[in-house]
Amino acid sequence: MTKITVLKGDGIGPEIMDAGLNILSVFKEKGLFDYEISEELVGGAAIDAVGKPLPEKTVESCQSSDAILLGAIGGPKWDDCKERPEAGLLALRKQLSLYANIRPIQVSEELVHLSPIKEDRIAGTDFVIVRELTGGIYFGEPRQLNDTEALDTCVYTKEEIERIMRAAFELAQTRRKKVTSVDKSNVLATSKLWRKVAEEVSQDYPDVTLEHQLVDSCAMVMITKPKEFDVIVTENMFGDILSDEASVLTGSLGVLASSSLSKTGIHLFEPIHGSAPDIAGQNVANPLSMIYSVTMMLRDSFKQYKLADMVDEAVKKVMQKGIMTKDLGGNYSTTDVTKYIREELIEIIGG
Ligand SMILES: NC(=O)C1=CN([C@@H]2O[C@H](COP(=O)(O)OP(=O)(O)OC[C@H]3O[C@@H](n4cnc5c(N)ncnc54)[C@H](O)[C@@H]3O)[C@@H](O)[C@H]2O)C=CC1
Ligand SMILES: CC(C)CC(=O)C(=O)O
Ligand SMILES: [Mg+2]
Repeated sequence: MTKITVLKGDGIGPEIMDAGLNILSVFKEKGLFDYEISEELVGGAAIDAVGKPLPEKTVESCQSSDAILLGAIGGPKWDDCKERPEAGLLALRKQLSLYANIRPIQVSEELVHLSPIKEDRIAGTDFVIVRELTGGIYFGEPRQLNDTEALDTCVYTKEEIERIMRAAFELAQTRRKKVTSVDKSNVLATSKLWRKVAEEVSQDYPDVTLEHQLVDSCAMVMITKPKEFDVIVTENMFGDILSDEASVLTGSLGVLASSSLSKTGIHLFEPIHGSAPDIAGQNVANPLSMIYSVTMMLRDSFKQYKLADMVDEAVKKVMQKGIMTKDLGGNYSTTDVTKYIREELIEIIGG
């Protein structure tokens, strides 16, 4: 039986996870896709229950799963903990070797008018950020902090860069065959190596065009000419920052999902946003980021392309009717939007 480990996490994590599972359960009810769920703790919820953000039991469940769904972690309640919720998520990514974080950015017809950026600039935008997820400054050692001085270290090996480059080039081969490698090679040693390895790897993909862009100007082009991009490949922190920026194009951070891929074949799927403590517990969070995370799981882990397409179609129909959460200018609740998507999905399956 297919096993999915579910990590709801903190803040809006449980609310949007319930939405994602609600939609997935339609396929089980209709006999189209069977699975069992193992729910485990991560982040602040795990700190509260067992005193640490990544219990061994959670890791064991993930390691014996076919896929993992994660809501979000973190929140002000745990800001002063010795080991914060974020440390649990980083450790999970490292322990499961989830090295390639795939963040698709598409501006859909239904939402194009909701972006603060002019429509003619962003209509038709369709690119993917391939973010390296298990290296760089978020994992750097040594790391030190005292009252007068702080130190973070950024390390990248050739192997790590080559691995993420290959993921980006292979993805580009299935798309418009262009890779934009983003770095800060005018300043950073890690970026100089990044650019050199990108050039080397590109030799194995002659059908794909490689261009390089410095991260600061990339941030600007992403807003002014986002249609220029096909696949962006970048290191951990740059990818983290650029993808939140890219969410502005789509109308809301609440519509973006991601896959974190591992060579082990056990992949993790999660929204790109955090636990949104400012709206947690109010039933107003946009469930689309989690519902799209479920569709990414259906495609990347289970090759259930038709089922994923059906969910996309159901979401599209609901958006076309203007049934949206507050972040997109609507006044529907998380549970209402989910209910309408569920109803559309049942109709699509039936028809
Ligand atoms: N993968 C994860 O679990 C991540 C966790 N975090 C953690 O989340 C906590 C909060 O961080 P923030 O900087 O506030 O970032 P955030 O991404 O949680 O929220 C930023 C803004 O976007 C809004 N937002 C996010 N998701 C939304 C949704 N689905 N629907 C509607 N609005 C949404 C929030 O209300 C907030 O105004 C921190 O503890 C942070 O470390 C941050 C990023 C990723
Ligand atoms: C919470 C952090 C560890 C990471 C983050 O912001 C992200 O993965 O988007
Ligand atoms: Mg982030």
